[in-house]
Amino acid sequence: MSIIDVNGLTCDYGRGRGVFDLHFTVEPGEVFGFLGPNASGKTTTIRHLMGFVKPASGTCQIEGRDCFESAAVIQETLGYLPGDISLFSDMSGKAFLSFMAKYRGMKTLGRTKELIDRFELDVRQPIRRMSKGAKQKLALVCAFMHDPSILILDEPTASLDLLMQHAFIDLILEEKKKGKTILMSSHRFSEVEKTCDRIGILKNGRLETVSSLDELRRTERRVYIVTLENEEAAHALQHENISVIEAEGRMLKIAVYRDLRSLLSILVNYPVMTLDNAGQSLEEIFLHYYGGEDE
Ligand SMILES: Nc1ncnc2c1ncn2[C@@H]1O[C@H](COP(=O)(O)OP(=O)(O)OP(=O)(O)O)[C@@H](O)[C@H]1O
Repeated sequence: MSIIDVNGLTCDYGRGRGVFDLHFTVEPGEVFGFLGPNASGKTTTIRHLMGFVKPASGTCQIEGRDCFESAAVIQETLGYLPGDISLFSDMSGKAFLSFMAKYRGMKTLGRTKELIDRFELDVRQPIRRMSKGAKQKLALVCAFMHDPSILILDEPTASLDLLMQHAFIDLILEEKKKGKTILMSSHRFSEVEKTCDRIGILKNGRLETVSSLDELRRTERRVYIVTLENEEAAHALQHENISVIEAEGRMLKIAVYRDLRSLLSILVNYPVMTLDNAGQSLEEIFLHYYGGEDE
């Protein structure tokens, strides 16, 4: 049985905003990255998984339980990091974590202390005086302190500096080794690349793709760099039926879908000096799905 099962989830806020007919699962022990540009529906999906909102249609289940109907039971054990961290501002970090430990019936605070040290968090300050980064660290400690087997993290590193982003990646890799199931939304490609087994890419409330990183890297779209003998030829080539990503002087960067033959049949008519496979970083592949470049 999948740990998280989203089946046809729809939440229509009007004017194309919301999420529409989402289908995906997260399997036991999997780290699933949920990616998408601003306003693509990541938080909306996560809020449904947390049972804060009833789906307009479709269902969300965690461990076979309906997320809305069984929200209280699910939230008891889950580790959750909200995107908008509004914590009890008059409490100190320490008082807040003690309150959460008590609420969760935790017997020991060893792991909480270890997380505080790991993220170099000063828990003596009142939350209202904490920097954005410190608040995010506090929320992270809170999400992981009870050693939950399932974690849902909404932009967990949005306010962390580089050093702490690395500390977070290390933590996720350790948790993964322990068999935890994690869904996290993120904007950071490098973080996703280092931690996630599969990713779902959202755009305008719709899932563009759900793939493993290997599948994404083997994407059917390849990028080639063509260098021509002169600028006139490069200019003329741009007007052919090809997908030009970038043009500079005698050089064109061209995206090819599936089959190179159609490009080659055009290139034979041009004074081509070199043809190189440009390779693609994961970031470029994501940007393609996000709808930039050649779309
Ligand atoms: N309660 C609401 N009422 C109306 N519209 C909403 C509501 N919540 C979210 N939206 C809209 O739905 C869309 C998706 O928002 P959501 O917060 O899920 O995106 P996101 O991918 O998490 O974005 P970001 O990366 O900016 O946090 C946005 O256009 C947002 O304005």
